[in-house]
Amino acid sequence: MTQDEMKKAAGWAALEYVTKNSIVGVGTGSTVNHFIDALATRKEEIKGAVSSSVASTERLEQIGIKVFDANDVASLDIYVDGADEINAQFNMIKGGGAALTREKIVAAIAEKYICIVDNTKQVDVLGQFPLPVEVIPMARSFIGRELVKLGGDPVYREGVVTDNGNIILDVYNMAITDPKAMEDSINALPGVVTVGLFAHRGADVVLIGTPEGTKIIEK
Ligand SMILES: O=C(CO)[C@H](O)[C@H](O)COP(=O)(O)O
Repeated sequence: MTQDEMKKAAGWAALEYVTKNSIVGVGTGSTVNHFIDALATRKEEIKGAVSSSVASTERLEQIGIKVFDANDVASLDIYVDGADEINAQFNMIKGGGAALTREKIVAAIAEKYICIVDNTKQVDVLGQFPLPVEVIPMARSFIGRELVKLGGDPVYREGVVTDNGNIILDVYNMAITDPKAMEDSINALPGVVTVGLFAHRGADVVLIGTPEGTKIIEK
């Protein structure tokens, strides 16, 4: 089974959590794109979606699913999104697709985060994948110096401007043994918009595409 086939299996398995007449929180990335394809088969039953990126909004609208502004909803039953890494405590690294800020907002609105991943995303310790940090452009050098003090090697993500007009620093060589503490440390830096550590708001259910089929793990 290829990695994309495992992503597809996880994405389609998430349909189980979609309820009638609901507004569904939708993340960003290639695994989520499979979920959006699956959601298309249920579009008459749901009210619509709240999206975490321009890319996902365009994809949802292309298949005829109404996209609501996050300000139009007080809560969401579920938020379905992928991850770049996820540990046994359901803490995640996200932001590989540069959508971490809006993803964190929509995840915060939702009751339940349904994480859809292939089995290559499971790790014991977060940090093999470079940690994305969304930064106000004027703070790029200052934040870079501060991230070095925290033990990382920050690299500017060339040519990328987020949906919010900011830049991304990817922090290499971090072994994040205390994700909540690291999330707090980086969040506290003036100029950081969002750090791609989802520890305070981790996943609630993980659907893992594997060669043997889709594994479901609930908190
Ligand atoms: O956080 C994200 C985007 O900002 C994505 O959910 C994450 O990068 C996983 O993407 P993919 O499903 O393509 O592997």
